[in-house]
Amino acid sequence: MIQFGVIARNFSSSSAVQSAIKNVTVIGGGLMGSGIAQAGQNVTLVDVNSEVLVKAQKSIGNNLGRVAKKIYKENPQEGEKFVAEALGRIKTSSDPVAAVKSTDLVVEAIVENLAVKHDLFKKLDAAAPSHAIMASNTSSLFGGLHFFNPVPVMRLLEVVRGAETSEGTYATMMEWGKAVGKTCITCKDTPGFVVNRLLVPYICEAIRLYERGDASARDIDIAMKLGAGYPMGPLELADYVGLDTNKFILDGWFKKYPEQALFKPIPLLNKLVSEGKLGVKTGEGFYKYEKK
Ligand SMILES: CCCCCCC[C@H](O)CC(=O)SCCNC(=O)CCNC(=O)[C@H](O)C(C)(C)COP(=O)([O-])OP(=O)([O-])OC[C@H]1O[C@@H](n2cnc3c(N)ncnc32)[C@H](O)[C@@H]1OP(=O)([O-])[O-]
Ligand SMILES: NC(=O)c1ccc[n+]([C@@H]2O[C@H](COP(=O)([O-])OP(=O)(O)OC[C@H]3O[C@@H](n4cnc5c(N)ncnc54)[C@H](O)[C@@H]3O)[C@@H](O)[C@H]2O)c1
Repeated sequence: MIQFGVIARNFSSSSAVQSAIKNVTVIGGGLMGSGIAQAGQNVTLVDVNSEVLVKAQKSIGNNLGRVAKKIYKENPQEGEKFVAEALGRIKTSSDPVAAVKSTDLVVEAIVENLAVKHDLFKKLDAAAPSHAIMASNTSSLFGGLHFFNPVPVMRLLEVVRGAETSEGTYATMMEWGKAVGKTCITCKDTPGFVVNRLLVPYICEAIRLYERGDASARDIDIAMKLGAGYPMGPLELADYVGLDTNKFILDGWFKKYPEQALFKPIPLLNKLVSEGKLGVKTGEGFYKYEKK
C-alpha cells in the first residue's frame, strides 16, 4: 500500500519524555482544535480567523463549566476557580509563526487539505525550536496524533507512527497522550489509520444507501443505533463531523486510489457541500439543526 509522507518532526532526545512537553501549540481553533486545547496544559490556540478564536474560548468555557458543575457540585466557588484557572492556561493567537517560537509540541488541526497543511508546516518548521515535535490531527493524510470528536468525551488517541518517526518522538507522543487522559493506540502511517479506515467506508455506504432511496435518513440512523449499538447513526455522525471534512477525506483518497470503489465520489455529498449544507455547524446537512 502507498504510504503518505509523515510530517511529524522527530524529537531528538529519548529520555525525560513527559517533562519535555511544557508548552503546546494547537493550530486551528475549529471543532477539533478547540477540544484539543482543553486537554489541560499550557496551550496557545491559533487560528487565522479571530472570530473563530472568540467562539472557541466561549465553547471551551462552556465545556469546562459542565465539568466543574459535576466535580464541584457542593462548592460552586471552587468550580469557578477551576474554570478560571483552566481558561488561564489557554492563550490565543492569530499568528502561527510567532506562536511556535517556544513550543514543545505542535498539534495541527486546520482544514483537511494536504497543500495547505504542508505550507503551514514548512513555516512552522522554520520558526519552532529544533526539539519541538510537529504532529497533525489529520483524519486521513499523514502521521501524527489523531483525536476524536467531541475531544473531551472520546477516550481514544491514535498515535500514528511513520517509518521515520524516531523512538523518542513516538514515546513522547504516547506519554503526552496518556498525560492528557486518553487511551492511546498505535498505528502505522496508513490512510485513515484504524478508526477512519473502517468508519469512512461505513459512512460513505450509508450515504449511498440513502442516495439510492433504499431507506430514509432517519431509518438508516435508527437501524445502526438500535441494531448495532452505535451512539449515533452514520448520517447523524456525518453531520456532526462536518460534511466538508467528509468530502475532503473522500476526495483525497479517491485521488490517491481511483480504482477503489469505496472511495468514489458521492454526488449527494458533493451537492450538499456545494450548497453550504455542512451539517451541525451550518445548521443543515442530512438533517436540520437549530443554530446555536
Ligand atoms: C467520510 C467519512 C468521514 C469520517 C470522518 C472522521 C472524522 C474524524 O477524523 C474521526 C472522528 O472524530 S469520528 C467521530 C467519533 N465520534 C463519535 O463517533 C461520536 C458518537 N457519539 C457519541 O459518542 C455521543 O452521541 C456523544 C458523546 C457525542 C453525545 O452523547 P449523548 O449521550 O448522545 O448526549 P449527552 O447526554 O448530551 O452527552 C453525554 C456526555 O457527554 C458530554 N458531552 C457531550 N458533548 C460534549 C462536548 N462537546 N464537550 C464536552 N462534553 C460533552 C455531556 O456533558 C455528557 O456528560 P455526562 O458526564 O454524561 O453528563
Ligand atoms: N470534525 C471531526 O470530527 C474531526 C475529527 C478528527 C480529526 N479531524 C481533523 O481535524 C482537522 C480540523 O477539523 P475540524 O473539524 O476542527 O475543522 P474546522 O473547519 O472546524 O476548523 C478548522 C480551523 O482551521 C482554521 N485554519 C484554516 N487554515 C489555517 C491556517 N493556515 N492557519 C491557522 N488556522 C487555519 C480555520 O479558520 C478553522 O477555524 C482536519 O484535519 C480534520 O480532518 C476532524
